[in-house]
Amino acid sequence: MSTAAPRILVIEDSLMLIRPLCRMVNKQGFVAVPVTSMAEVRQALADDPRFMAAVADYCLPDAPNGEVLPLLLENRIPTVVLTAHNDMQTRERVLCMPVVDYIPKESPSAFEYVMKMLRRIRINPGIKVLVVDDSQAVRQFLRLQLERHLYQVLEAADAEEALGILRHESGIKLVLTDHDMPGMDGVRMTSTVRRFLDHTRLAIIGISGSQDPTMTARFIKAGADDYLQKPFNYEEFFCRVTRNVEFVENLQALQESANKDPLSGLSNRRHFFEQVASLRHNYSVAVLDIDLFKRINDGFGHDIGDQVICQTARLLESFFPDDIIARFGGEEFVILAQPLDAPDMLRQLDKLRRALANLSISTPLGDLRFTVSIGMAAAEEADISTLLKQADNYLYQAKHNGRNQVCGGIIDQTSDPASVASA
Ligand SMILES: Nc1nc2c(ncn2[C@@H]2O[C@H](COP(=O)(O)OP(=O)(O)OP(=O)(O)O)[C@@H](O)[C@H]2O)c(=O)[nH]1
Repeated sequence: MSTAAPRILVIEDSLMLIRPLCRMVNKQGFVAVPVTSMAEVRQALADDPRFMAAVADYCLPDAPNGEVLPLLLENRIPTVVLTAHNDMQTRERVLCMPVVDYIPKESPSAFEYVMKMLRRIRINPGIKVLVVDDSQAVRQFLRLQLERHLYQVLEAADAEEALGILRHESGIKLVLTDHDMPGMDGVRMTSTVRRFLDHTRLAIIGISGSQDPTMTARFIKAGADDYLQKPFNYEEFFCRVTRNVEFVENLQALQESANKDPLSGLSNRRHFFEQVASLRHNYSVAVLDIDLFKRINDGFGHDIGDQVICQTARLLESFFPDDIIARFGGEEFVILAQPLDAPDMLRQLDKLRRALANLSISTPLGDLRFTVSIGMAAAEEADISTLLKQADNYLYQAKHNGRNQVCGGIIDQTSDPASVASA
C-alpha cells in the first residue's frame, strides 16, 4: 500500500519567501508543491487536485484580492491564508470564508505558525470534539467553526446526553459546554465529567454569555481547563481550542513515555505493577528470558540484540493480545493473563517459544536464530509478588534443564507447587 507523504500546495509569488516556506513544509514530512500565480494554481489542480492543504498568499499578480481562495475552497482544500495585508477589512473578508486560519506575514513566527496549522490539519481528523448546548443554532455555529480545522464534531443538546456520549465514545479530547441548559448546568456537568475523565483524557472549555463575574472561576473550580465569554472572535476561539487540545496531547505523550519501555514499546516494570494493582487475584504469570543473549550482543552487535528484543516483543503481543505484557529490563519480559487457565497458558507459551525459535533475523553476518526460556506460575489466591517469584523459579529450572523450554505449574498454597515442563 502506498504511504506517500501528503501534498501541500504552496502559493506565493515572492521567490524570497516561497523557497524557505517549501523547505519548512518538506521538513515537516509533507511534499510542497510550489506555485506562484492563480494560473499555476488552476494548472496544479487540473494535474492532481489531491492536496491535504494549501498555504495561500492572499495577493497574487493575477489575483490581487484573494480570488484564489474561493477556487481552493470549491476544491475542498483546507486553506491557511498568509498575507501582507493586515488591515481589518481584509481580515474580515478572509475570515468570512471557511478558511483554516489567517496569518499576517509581518510576524517573525508566521511560518512557524503555518507549520503548526499544517500539523493540526493532519492530526485533527482523528480528534473528536463534543459540543454541548441546548441551542441548535449555537451547536451548528460551533460545528462549522470546528470543521474548518477538520475536527470530528459530536453534539449533545443537554448535560445528560453529553455524559452518555462521554461514557461510551472514545477519542473525545475536548468538550465545549454552555452553562445555562435545562436540567444540569454546564458547571455541574463539568464536575460530573471529572469524576470519570481526568485532564489527561479530556479538556473542557466552558462557554457562556452570562455577565456573572464568577462564571470563569466556577467553571475552572469544577474542573474546566478554560473559559470563553460570548461573543468571542474566531481567532481567540481557535487559539483556545488548539491550546487545550495540545495540552491533552502533551499530557498523554508524557504519560505514554512514563509508562512505556522506549525500545520495545511495551509497558515498563512500573506500569506493569500499576495495571496489576487494579486486577483481582486469579491469574497466570509468565517470565520470559532470551537465551544466551550476551552471546547475541557479542557476536552480532548491540543493534541486532535490540532487534531481537523488538521482534520478541511483537510476537509476544500477537500471542497474548488481550493480556498485560511488559519488558522488565534487559532481555526479560513478563506476561500476565487473566482469568486463570494454566494448561491453556502453558500451551500458548509453548507455541510462542516455538514461533520464536523458528524466527530468522537476517543480519550482515548471516541469519540469526535464537531461543527463549519461560517460567510460568498460576494461582487462585497468591499475590503478584509470590507469583512472580514462583515464575522466576520455574524460569531458573527451564534454564537449568538446558534452555529453550517452558516450565510452570499451579501454585497450591498448601503444598509444594506441581511442575509441568515442555521442551
Ligand atoms: N542489545 C541490548 N542488550 C541488552 C539490553 N539490556 C541488557 N542487555 C544485555 O543483555 C545481556 C544479558 O546477559 P546475561 O544476563 O548474561 O544473560 P544471557 O546471556 O541471556 O544468559 P542466560 O540468561 O543464562 O541464557 C547483557 O550482555 C546485557 O548487556 C538492551 O536493551 N539491548
